[in-house]
Amino acid sequence: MLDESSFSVKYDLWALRVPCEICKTATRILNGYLLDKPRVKPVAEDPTTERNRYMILSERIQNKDLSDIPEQKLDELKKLCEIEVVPYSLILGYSYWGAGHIAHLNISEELLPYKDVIAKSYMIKNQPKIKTVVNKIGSITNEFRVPKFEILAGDDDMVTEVRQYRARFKLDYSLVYWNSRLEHEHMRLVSLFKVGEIICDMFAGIGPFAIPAAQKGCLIYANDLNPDSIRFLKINAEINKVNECIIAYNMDARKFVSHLMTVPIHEDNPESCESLPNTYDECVTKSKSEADCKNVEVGGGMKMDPATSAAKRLAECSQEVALSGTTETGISVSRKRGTNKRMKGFEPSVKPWEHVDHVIMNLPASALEFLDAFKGLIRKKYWKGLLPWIHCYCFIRSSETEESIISEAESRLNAKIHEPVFHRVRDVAPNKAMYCLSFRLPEEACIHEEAAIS
Ligand SMILES: C[S@@+](CC[C@H](N)C(=O)[O-])C[C@H]1O[C@@H](n2cnc3c(N)ncnc32)[C@H](O)[C@@H]1O
Repeated sequence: MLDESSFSVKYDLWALRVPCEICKTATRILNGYLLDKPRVKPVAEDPTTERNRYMILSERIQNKDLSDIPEQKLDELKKLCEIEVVPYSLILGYSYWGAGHIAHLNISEELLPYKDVIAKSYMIKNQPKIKTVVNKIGSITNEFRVPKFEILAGDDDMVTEVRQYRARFKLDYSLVYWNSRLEHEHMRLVSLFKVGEIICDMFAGIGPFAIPAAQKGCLIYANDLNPDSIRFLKINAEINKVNECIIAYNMDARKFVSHLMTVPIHEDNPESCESLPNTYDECVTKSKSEADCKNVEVGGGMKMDPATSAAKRLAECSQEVALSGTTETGISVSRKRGTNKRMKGFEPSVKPWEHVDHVIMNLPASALEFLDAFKGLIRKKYWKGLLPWIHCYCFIRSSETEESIISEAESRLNAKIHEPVFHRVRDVAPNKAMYCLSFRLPEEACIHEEAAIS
């Protein structure tokens, strides 16, 4: 018989006892310092009264005096109510430790001798839902950020489907990056985007930012180096019926922004348009009718944007529809939707070298190093409206500070960042947390020299 009680884990935590009505504001203030566990809410009932709630603090907050939380946050809280700190015990039992149809375990070294028993118990407990139980081996070292797994029980089938809010994602867990713990962050960032905005996702994976942003009515240029991620991104765009709003690329992120935001030579010199070659490694567009822009590499180093050439053809059989919006910067993005089924698609009326609203850089281990990719890309003569917001993910270790991260970002950009905003995403290790650093791209970091002089 399986001893289910041996799976129980008890956490001795601290919680703040606060009046119900300030919960929402307190959650915002304590962002990054509250309990962060999948499927466990950090706000709990107070068993003694309906008027209060417990705000459960992260395991990192070990002292009752709250000295692990910045003073400025505590001061903000004190303005709302008196702070009462109470002990809080959280027990996660046997039923908690299973998820989805693939159960992913990270078995610690001392439990490795029991890995088969543990895997079997998962299968028994969660049948027929769980079909595969895997254990992560070693740390992630490859550039696609995909862990290595050993199959402990069940089928050797790593293709699965997950849901995040309104979106469905199909993926092969052995081939692409996926982390269910980022669900809140995906939604937080997308909630900042407005209908009709243009988004450039440099490290898009299988689309957890791109798909909900497209569902919201944004236009997304999404890129990933991993061909399997792009394959699933396309599948997911189809499944969620947003393939008209996502243009996917499979190349290095640095090359991608350069392709996307550099003014094409034929725009600068329209007479040379017909003879220009297409140098995209791969441009994956919405329909097979555009497949001729894939994998074309003709010498000469000159560029023609396949989105533009495809759009030219699309324009011939399309009509303007209501899919449009006005962005924060006043730039209006309208799309032409095809009336002909085979040629269904859209033509963005604003090109990515004319305007982009947000750039997402979710590769926390090294995204900061890619910030120099914008150098000299933007031509004032063509650009419309404000420069884009950059949302650059990074890790901050206990030996680092927000200031040291900003200074690294500024040195990559070779420009000063004004009004940076840090958002703590989650703890990834006892001394390491994931953050999102957001700021408006400074002019000095991206304006083409010729334009800066004029
Ligand atoms: C941390 S994952 C983030 C994926 C997705 N944005 C998400 O939130 O799930 C980083 C992604 O960057 C991709 N990647 C790594 N190096 C890259 C590069 N040089 N250029 C473009 N993509 C890269 C990986 O394949 C991976 O899918």
